[in-house]
Amino acid sequence: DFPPEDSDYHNFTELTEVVDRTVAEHPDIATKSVIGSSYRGRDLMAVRISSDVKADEDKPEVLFTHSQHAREHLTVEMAVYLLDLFTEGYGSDPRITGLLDSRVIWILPNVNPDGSEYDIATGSYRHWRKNRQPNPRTTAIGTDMNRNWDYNWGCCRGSSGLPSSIVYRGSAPESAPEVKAVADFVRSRVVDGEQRITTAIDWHTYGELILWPYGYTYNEVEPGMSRDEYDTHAELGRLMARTNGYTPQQSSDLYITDGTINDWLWGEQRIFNYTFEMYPRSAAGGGFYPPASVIPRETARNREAVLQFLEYADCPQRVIGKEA
Ligand SMILES: NS(=O)(=O)N[C@@H](CCC(=O)O)C(=O)O
Ligand SMILES: [Zn+2]
Repeated sequence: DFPPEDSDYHNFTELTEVVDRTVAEHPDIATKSVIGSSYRGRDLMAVRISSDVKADEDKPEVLFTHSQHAREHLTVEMAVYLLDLFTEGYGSDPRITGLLDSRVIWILPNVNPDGSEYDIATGSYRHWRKNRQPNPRTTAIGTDMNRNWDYNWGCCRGSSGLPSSIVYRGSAPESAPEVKAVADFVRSRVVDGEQRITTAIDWHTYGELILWPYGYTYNEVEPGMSRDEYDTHAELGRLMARTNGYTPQQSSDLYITDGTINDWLWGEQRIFNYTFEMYPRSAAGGGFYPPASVIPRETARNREAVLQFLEYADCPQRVIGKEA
């Protein structure tokens, strides 16, 4: 479990309890499904929040994924914050009510539960990043989920082929069961040939950044990314950054990555999407393990960015004055 001074962080059992309680208390707008299992058999949960809890009307859908990287525990607290924001806001906050009436929100609060639990299993942090899937012919454990997505996988020296590396891309795209389960879930949202999910945020720590694709290249315009599509990503990223003080930039401005969720969500699924690197800005702020005392401030810090993001979900290009 977390060290005593960090007990406000949710371990996987506590997260599951929060999800189950939230859904039980708001059956009119929230449902939970299990979209797969981690390597060691933990549930990969998806919470659907919308006012049309029964029907499956053709509304824009927004995806939030959390905790691809095990040690980035503040991202699970961000999921807990969003669950509360939306369920408590419906019916009391007109802005949130309007969003839940016109959109579907999916929150996947922990897509790497084995890694998260391994990181805290001894009561002191292990700085673990990957999943806990063994690799053949070596004792080195784990795949970096955020290098295992099936778009330009391993293309560009943005990952490693060495199982011992913390950026090990896996043996093949989607070789990580957790990545395959989430990718299958996203593909399942293609209804009558149309991907219902229009926008997504993948939550990470740290660095206080808002990142958009592509990560595999320094180029802005590439096959599959037109000038308008790039400008839409950049302008919406800058808009959100003005609300939370994060630094907006293309993923590759940080460093070249390949096989990331960002590149796959856009390159394969045409979903406008971002990586949010949360607090702190630097190691001095606590690195991957900021004190639990920052949780309320650093989750609420993203409230306005998330609400504006949801407001553009029906037509992200509106942010550059264009229709789709
Ligand atoms: N959260 S993190 O691992 O420090 N940074 C992310 C950045 C993701 C990206 O550049 O798309 C990563 O390297 O996967
Ligand atoms: Zn990360």
